[in-house]
Amino acid sequence: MASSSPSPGASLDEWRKNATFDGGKMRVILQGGREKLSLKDEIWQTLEKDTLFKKPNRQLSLDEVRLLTHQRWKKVIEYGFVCDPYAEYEKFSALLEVLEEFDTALQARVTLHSNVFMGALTSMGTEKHAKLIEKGNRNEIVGCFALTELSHGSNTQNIQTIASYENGKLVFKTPHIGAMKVWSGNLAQSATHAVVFAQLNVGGKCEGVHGFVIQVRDEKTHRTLPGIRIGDMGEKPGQWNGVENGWMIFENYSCSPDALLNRGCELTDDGRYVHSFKSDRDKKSVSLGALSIGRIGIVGKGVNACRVAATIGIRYSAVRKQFGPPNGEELPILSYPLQRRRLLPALSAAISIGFFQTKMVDLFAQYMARVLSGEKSDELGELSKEVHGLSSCCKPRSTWLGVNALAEARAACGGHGFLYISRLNELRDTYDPSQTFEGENNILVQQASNYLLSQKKQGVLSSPMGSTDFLQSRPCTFTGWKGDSIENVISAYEWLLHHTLNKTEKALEERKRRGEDAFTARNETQIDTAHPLAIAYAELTMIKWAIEGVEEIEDEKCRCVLRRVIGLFALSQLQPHLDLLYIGGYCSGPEFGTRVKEEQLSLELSLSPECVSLVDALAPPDFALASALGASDGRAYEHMVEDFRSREIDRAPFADDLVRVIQANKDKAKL
Ligand SMILES: Cc1cc2nc3c(=O)[nH]c(=O)nc-3n(C[C@H](O)[C@H](O)[C@H](O)COP(=O)(O)OP(=O)(O)OC[C@H]3O[C@@H](n4cnc5c(N)ncnc54)[C@H](O)[C@@H]3O)c2cc1C
Repeated sequence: MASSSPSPGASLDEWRKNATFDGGKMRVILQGGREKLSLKDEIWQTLEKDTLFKKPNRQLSLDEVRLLTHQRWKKVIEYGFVCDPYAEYEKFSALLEVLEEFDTALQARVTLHSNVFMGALTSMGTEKHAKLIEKGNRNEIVGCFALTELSHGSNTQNIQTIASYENGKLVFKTPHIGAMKVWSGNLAQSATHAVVFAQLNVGGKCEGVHGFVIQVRDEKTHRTLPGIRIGDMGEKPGQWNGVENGWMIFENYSCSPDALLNRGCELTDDGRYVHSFKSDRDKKSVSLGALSIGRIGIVGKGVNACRVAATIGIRYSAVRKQFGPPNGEELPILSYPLQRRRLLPALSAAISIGFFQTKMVDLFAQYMARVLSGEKSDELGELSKEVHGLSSCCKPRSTWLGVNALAEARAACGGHGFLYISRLNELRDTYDPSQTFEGENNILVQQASNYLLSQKKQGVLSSPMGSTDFLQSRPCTFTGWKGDSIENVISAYEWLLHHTLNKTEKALEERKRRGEDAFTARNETQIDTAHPLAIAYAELTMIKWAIEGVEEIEDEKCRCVLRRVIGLFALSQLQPHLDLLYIGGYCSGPEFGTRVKEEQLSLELSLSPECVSLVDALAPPDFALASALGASDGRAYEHMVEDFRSREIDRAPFADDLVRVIQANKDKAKL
C-alpha cells in the first residue's frame, strides 16, 4: 500500500468550506475572548514543545502515571504561568481550562490544592491562618480536602470523625472503620496539609461539623505525622489513576486549637466553645459553603466532556463513509439524520452551557469578593442561597450531559470508537465521577428544588442573579407556535416550572396532612415533581443566559449561527419534558409536540454544514486531544494505521508454547 495513496475517507476541509462564518472569529468567541484565548494559546505552545507533555499511546501503570503527573505538576509550577491565582484570576482560569483539556488528573492535582483546599482555608479561616494561606499560594505546602468517610458521603452532617478540645489541644480520633476519611485527592502521596471535617467535641458536648486545617506529613521527611495513618484507594478507571485519592485514620492525633477554621466561632483558652452563628443553618453555610466553589467549576467539566465528545464524534463522522444512494458514492456518516441526532445536541450543549458557565463564574467571583470583604447584607444572603440552589442543579445537569455525550459519541464512532486511541471510553471514564464528587448529582438536585420551594413559600419572587424571576410571570398554556423556537421553548419551561413547583408544594402538603413526616414526604415527592422541577430550573437558566451571551456578540454571522446552536440546545433539552407538558395540560393536540420535533430536526440539518468548523473553534490542539479519530487534519485512517503498524506482529512471545500445545493436541487426536 503506497503511503501517498489518497485517504479513503472524506475531507474535513471540504466540510470546512461550507461554514457561513469566520472560524477565527468564532474561536475567539467560544474560547472566552481574545485575551483569554491568547493566554491559552501561550500555555498550549509551551506544553506542546515539552516532551514531558507528550501523550503516551498506551495505558500506564499506577506508579508510572503518578510519577508522570507529579513531574508535570512540578513543571507547570516551574513555568510560572501564574504567580498569584487570586490576583491573576484570568490567567489562572486560562491555565485551569488548558489543564482540564489536557489531562483531568493534572488539573485535579492543581485545583485540589489551589481551589478546594485553599478555597476552604480562605473562606472558613481567619487571620490565624494567614501564614498558611501565603505558604499555600507559594506552593510551599500541598493541600487536600478530607470530608467524605467510608460510611458517610452525601450525609455530611453525620460524619463520625471526632475532634475533641482537651487540655488546650485538639485531639482527632477515628472511632471506627466507618469514620476513616476516604477519597481525599492529593492525600495518598503528596499532601502535607489537609482541611479535615469532624464533629467538634468540647467538654463532652458535640458542637457539630466543623472544618480544621492540619498538617499530615513532616515537611522535610514527608513521613506521616504520629497519630495519622494514610494510604491509597487503589486503581481507578479513566485518567483517575493520576489522582492520589487517599484514606486517613486518626489515632489520637494531637495539634494546636488554631487548627479550627474559626470564621464565626472560637475555642477559648479556658476550654470553651463560643460562636456568633445566628442559627444551625448559618453554621452549616460557613462550614460547607466552600463546596459551592467546586460545584461551579464542575459545570465546566460537563462542558468539556461535551466539547471533546462533539469534536471526536463529528470530525470522525465527517470523514467516515458508509452506504450511499443507489449507484451513487458512499456518504459521510454525518450526512445521516440519525447520526447528527447523536452528536449535534452534544455540540449545542458544549456551546450553550459554556456561555452559561462564563456568566456564572463572573457572578460567583463578584459574590466571593463580597463574602471575603465581610459583607453581611440581606441581599448577599439571598445571593448566597441562589448560588447554592443554581449550582446544585446545574452541576448535575452539565455532568450528566457530558458523560452521556461521551458514551453516545463512542457508539456513534462504531468499532473504531472503542479503540484506546479514539480516547472516547477513557474520557467517558474520566468524566464519570464528576456525577458523584462535590455532591452526588441526585442529592444535589434535591437541594435546588428545596431552594425554589422555600423561595416560593416565603413569597420571594425574584433573585439577585435573576434565575428565579420566572416566579413573577403568569404561566400561560400553549395557544399556538409564535416567533422563534427559543421563545416558544422558554414559555413552555416557565409554565413547566410553575406546574412542577405547585405540584411539589401540594404533594408535600397533602402528605403532611396525612401524617407523613417532612423527611418521608420529601423523598416520596422527588420522582414525579421535585426532580423535574430542579432539572427544568437548571435548563431554563442555561438557555436564558446562553442566549443573552449570544445577543452580545458583534459579528453578525457568528451570532446568527450561535442563535441556531442555542435553539437546538433549547429544543433538545425540552423534548424529554413533552410528557409532563401534555400530562399537565400545557398543550393538547399534535401542534406543540410536532413543532418541537420538526424544529429540532431542521436545526440539525441547517447546522450540519457548520458543525466541523464549530468544533474547530471549540477543540483543544491535536497533541492534547490525542485522538486518532478526532485529529483536525481528518486523517483518521492514517493515524489508526500508524498506530496499528507500530504493533505489527510476526511471532507471539508465547509462540513456542503455543506450537507445543497445538502439536500435543494433534498427537492426542491421533491416539
Ligand atoms: C473520583 C472521586 C474523587 C473524590 N474526591 C474527594 C475529595 O477530594 N475529598 C472528599 O472529601 N471526597 C471526595 N470524593 C467523595 C465524594 O464527594 C462522595 O463520593 C460523594 O459525596 C457521594 O458520597 P457517597 O459516595 O458516600 O455516596 P452516598 O451518599 O452513599 O450515595 C450513594 C447513592 O445513594 C443515593 N442516595 C443517598 N441518599 C439518598 C436520598 N436521600 N435520596 C435518593 N438517593 C439517595 C445517591 O444519590 C447515590 O447514588 C471523591 C469521589 C470520587 C469518586
